[in-house]
Amino acid sequence: MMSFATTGTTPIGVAAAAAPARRVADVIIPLALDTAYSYAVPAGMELLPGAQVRVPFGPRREAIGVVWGLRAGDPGNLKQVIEPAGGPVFSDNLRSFLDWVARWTLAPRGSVLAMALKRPDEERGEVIRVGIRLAGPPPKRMTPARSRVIAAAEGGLLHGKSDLARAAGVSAGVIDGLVDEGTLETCVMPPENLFPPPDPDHAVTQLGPAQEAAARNLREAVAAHDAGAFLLEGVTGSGKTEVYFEAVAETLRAGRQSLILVPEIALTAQFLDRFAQRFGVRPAVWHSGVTGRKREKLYAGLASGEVRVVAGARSALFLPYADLGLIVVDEEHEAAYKQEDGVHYHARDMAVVRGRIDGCPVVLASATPTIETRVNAAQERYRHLILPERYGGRTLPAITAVDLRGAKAGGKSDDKPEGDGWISPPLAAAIEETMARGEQALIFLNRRGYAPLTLCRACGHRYECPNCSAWLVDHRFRRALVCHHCGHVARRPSACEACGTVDALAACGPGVERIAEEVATRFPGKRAITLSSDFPGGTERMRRELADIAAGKCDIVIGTQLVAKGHNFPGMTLVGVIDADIGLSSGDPRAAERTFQLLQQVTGRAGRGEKAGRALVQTYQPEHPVIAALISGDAERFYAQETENRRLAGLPPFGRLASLIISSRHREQAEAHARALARAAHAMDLRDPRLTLLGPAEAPIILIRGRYRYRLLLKSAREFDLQSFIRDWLAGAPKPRGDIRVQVDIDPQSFF
Ligand SMILES: Nc1ncnc2c1ncn2[C@@H]1O[C@H](COP(=O)(O)OP(=O)(O)OP(=O)(O)O)[C@@H](O)[C@H]1O
Ligand SMILES: [Zn+2]
Repeated sequence: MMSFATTGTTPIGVAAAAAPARRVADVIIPLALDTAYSYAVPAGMELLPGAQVRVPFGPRREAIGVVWGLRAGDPGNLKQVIEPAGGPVFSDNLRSFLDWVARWTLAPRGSVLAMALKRPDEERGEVIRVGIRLAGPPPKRMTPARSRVIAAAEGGLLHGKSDLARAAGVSAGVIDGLVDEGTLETCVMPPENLFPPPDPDHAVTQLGPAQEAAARNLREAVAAHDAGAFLLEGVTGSGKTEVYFEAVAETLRAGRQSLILVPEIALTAQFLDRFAQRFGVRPAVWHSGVTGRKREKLYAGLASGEVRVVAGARSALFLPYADLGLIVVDEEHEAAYKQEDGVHYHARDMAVVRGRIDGCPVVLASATPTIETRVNAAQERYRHLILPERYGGRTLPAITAVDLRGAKAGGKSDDKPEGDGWISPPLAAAIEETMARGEQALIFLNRRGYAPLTLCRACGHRYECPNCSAWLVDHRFRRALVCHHCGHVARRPSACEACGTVDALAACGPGVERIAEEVATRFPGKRAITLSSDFPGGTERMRRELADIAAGKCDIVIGTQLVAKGHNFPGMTLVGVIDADIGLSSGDPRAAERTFQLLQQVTGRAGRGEKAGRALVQTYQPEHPVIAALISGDAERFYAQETENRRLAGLPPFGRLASLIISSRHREQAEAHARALARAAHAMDLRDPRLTLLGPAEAPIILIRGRYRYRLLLKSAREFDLQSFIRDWLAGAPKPRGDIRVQVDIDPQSFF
């Protein structure tokens, strides 16, 4: 349609003062469109490249877009920009970055822009915050709840109403009652200071020698505006956080902004508190749930430079920073960094790109880096900083395998769990010992719900999701059978839906809820917490429970993978893994690596405090390279072998992958379109030896949410320009019709 420049465009009206300047704005609209649309800029309208503008769009519609470029030119009969639309200006850097992401992911630029352009809700005016304070004598009728509120309100300070209710563990109604009685009174609170500045010298940590060496490298890179990437690798508990905090401190001293990406921002209260201990205040927090006024204030604070540090989920990469000086990607191996809907991007890789564009260092921190990142470090594309030991001379947990095979299969039969339990005798004994010492144990099983399969003992019927090719998972706490792919919920029936037999349904296999049941009967009187993302109470409840665990308020924790994510539980000395083999046999090329990372992380929760820890890993495959590496502690050998396998197979990072998922409500249509695409590709230069097309094949889970799915996989040499090939291919291939969707995923991380 037109050409445009993304960087270095200048407001042309400034120089051309003599003749009335005729300017054209090329505007991107945050819809699934790649093109920039041209509009005439009315004489006298002040406009900068990157400004948000209201423009006419389509018949009788208006849209808000971003000026991608401004140029002198004949507006001809172009429609005019209606007005500037306020909000942050998208800097040259941010626009370049969005262009880069669009080119890389093959997503339309408008879709990428939509991730960055979230308009604050159209509400105006300052919200008045109501505060509560003690004002009068105690109420005539005292209840435990009331006395908790009064105790929490003591000291004459002003409290937010909901904060006070939470602190006292009561409902807002209890507070209202006390206001009615005159014990408490309401008053208007001053506006909240949302972004107090972190102080780099608030509580400086004395680093150990290895930490200090790593921190020095990072400080220097920050000071030099060095746009390189670092892999900060150190075993669990080695103190990586303290090291990159020093880089944050240096960035603060330089007056620039820092972004810390974390995989699960909703659960990182502990992280935020640690930040506050070091810097005096918590950082600004970003995730998609930050909406309305908070979002508006954050945007404004970022643009003005007032917000100095953001801790956020992957989408924080797209915020309008004024002067980004550092990006940290904590737990860089986490799968949560890959967005798997809409624009398919990997936040870790895009962070490295953003660092290059903004001229700032990018720190990738992990105890279990991905093979991609390790190879980048080995080939010196990234600098490698290593913390070889746990901080303060603490030791890594001793890990042993519990062989679940019977004696006949070469195992020791007495290690098998008894009856219909899942906790083996050695693990049960270890839990007893841990309890006897007053320490904490974690029992890990990476499976939500009570049982992954429900079948009828009378007729063999298995309960399947009506919308997906997947079994329904028994969730006893919710009294329901649930599909983990689409969320379909069915009541747990008493009679089989196929043969009608009553009370013949059997739960097969364990989930965390079932382990929780077993723990309750085996270890009565012990305080147990089960952590699972699907429990009622949501993140609020999980946050509270994670804090309780860290404070030692429970004996046994039963949890899914979310307990493995970077938590620091000082009293935990035992980790038991119920089924270490889950995930090993999936068809995913990263199955072994991922399982190793997860097990290394979860066992790494043991022994982080004063006392040494240990881990017991239940498995049917004690000789599997993943389990063997875990037990021997020889991660290097495992990584070397796994890296070599990837190299031989031409898999990432030695080769490149892209997948296309073709889906439709009609199976034949999805399949036919996938075949048509494959034919179109074969008609191109598939003779190029550097490129292979696999498929079409039915996806391993062929039906999800009522859509049938077929897959094509492109595999190429590393230097091959896959994106250009796909762009040309799809441009020349038949267009999807009807409800057919084609989703391109560059460097796919999931293969189901
Ligand atoms: N220099 C230091 N001085 C005092 N305490 C420290 C220091 N470095 C680390 N620690 C403490 O050691 C523990 C582990 O540190 P940290 O959580 O930073 O490790 P990590 O490498 O990020 O671990 P993981 O990868 O398992 O999340 C924490 O309790 C931390 O406060
Ligand atoms: Zn389903």
